[in-house]
Amino acid sequence: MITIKNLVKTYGTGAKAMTALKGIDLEIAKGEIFGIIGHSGAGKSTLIRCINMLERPTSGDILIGKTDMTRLGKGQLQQQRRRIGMIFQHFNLLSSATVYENIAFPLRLVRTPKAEVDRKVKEMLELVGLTEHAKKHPAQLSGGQKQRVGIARALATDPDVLLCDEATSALDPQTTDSILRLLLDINRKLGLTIVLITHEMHVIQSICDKVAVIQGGVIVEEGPVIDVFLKPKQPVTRDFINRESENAEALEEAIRATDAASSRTVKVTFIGELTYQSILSQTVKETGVNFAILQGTISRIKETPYGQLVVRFEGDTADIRRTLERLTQQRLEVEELEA
Ligand SMILES: Nc1ncnc2c1ncn2[C@@H]1O[C@H](COP(=O)(O)OP(=O)(O)OP(=O)(O)O)[C@@H](O)[C@H]1O
Repeated sequence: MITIKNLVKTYGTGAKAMTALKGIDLEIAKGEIFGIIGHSGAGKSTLIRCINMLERPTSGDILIGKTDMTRLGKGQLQQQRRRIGMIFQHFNLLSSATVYENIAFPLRLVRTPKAEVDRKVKEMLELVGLTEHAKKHPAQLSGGQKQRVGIARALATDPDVLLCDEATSALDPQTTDSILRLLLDINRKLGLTIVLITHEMHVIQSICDKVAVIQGGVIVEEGPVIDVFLKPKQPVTRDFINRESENAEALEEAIRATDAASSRTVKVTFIGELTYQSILSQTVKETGVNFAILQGTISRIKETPYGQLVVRFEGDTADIRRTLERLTQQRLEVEELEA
């Protein structure tokens, strides 16, 4: 659906030149929710704005389907942009217009007949749950409702792709979750491809299928969220994940206190239906080792449940080895942690 090839973006020239994107390659499939995460200044906004040419790339290609956006003239570009909706952190609504008029705006721009505008706006109001609020102005709405207007406006022209530029960063956690649920719902109902940028791992974990981690204008890690989240390779990715789990320091201390002669500390990961099975207790019953749980999480990545326990096994060395082998045989992921 979207193919980004060797994308480079340099702002300014000469001594003031600043290269924000240093050769980005990405492949985003139709119907996928694709998240791009990075710290401030990593290049997220530049990247998402290059997808619809709000920012002109310095070099490289951006294909939406088979159309290379970088090679279009002004008229063609305007037409192609209708295939791409966008929502923003600060909503960017017209404050003097009603909710209805805000949603109608992109349709009026392309001279849609009045009856069709009315039909489409009502459909969009219903989709985002704002039918009752059609006559209000943005100032009379909560942040979450404003973003719903933003989503309705972005989808009014039936785009194939929705770009979300930090769409939940200005919202409280509860409202964030309701907007994320709405995006997921729309993705399913309409088969819409969604590309979002964020600095919050929670957003990625809740709704994305794939994630790319950007640092210094380079994609440093990429893949299905479940893989990247449970087995992060890069320090920056670990940093995003650990920030969500506040116990990282306490855990390090517990691992340091482990007596290496009679125990081993491992991270055990259960994915999918294994999460709710009693594999650990059955295994230690068979092998006769003791264990202490140093840290534990049971959560979901999109719809997939997972559990991650840091466990210290204590006992005879051979018995502990046997325990770890058995856990691996039962499809648990076992990673040894060292002090
Ligand atoms: N119009 C511009 N002119 C010059 N430099 C720019 C411009 N826009 C962005 N930059 C620089 O490009 C780099 C990437 O910025 P960008 O806004 O894409 O990062 P970001 O990851 O979205 O950060 P944030 O989360 O803070 O918005 C930064 O160093 C920034 O200062």
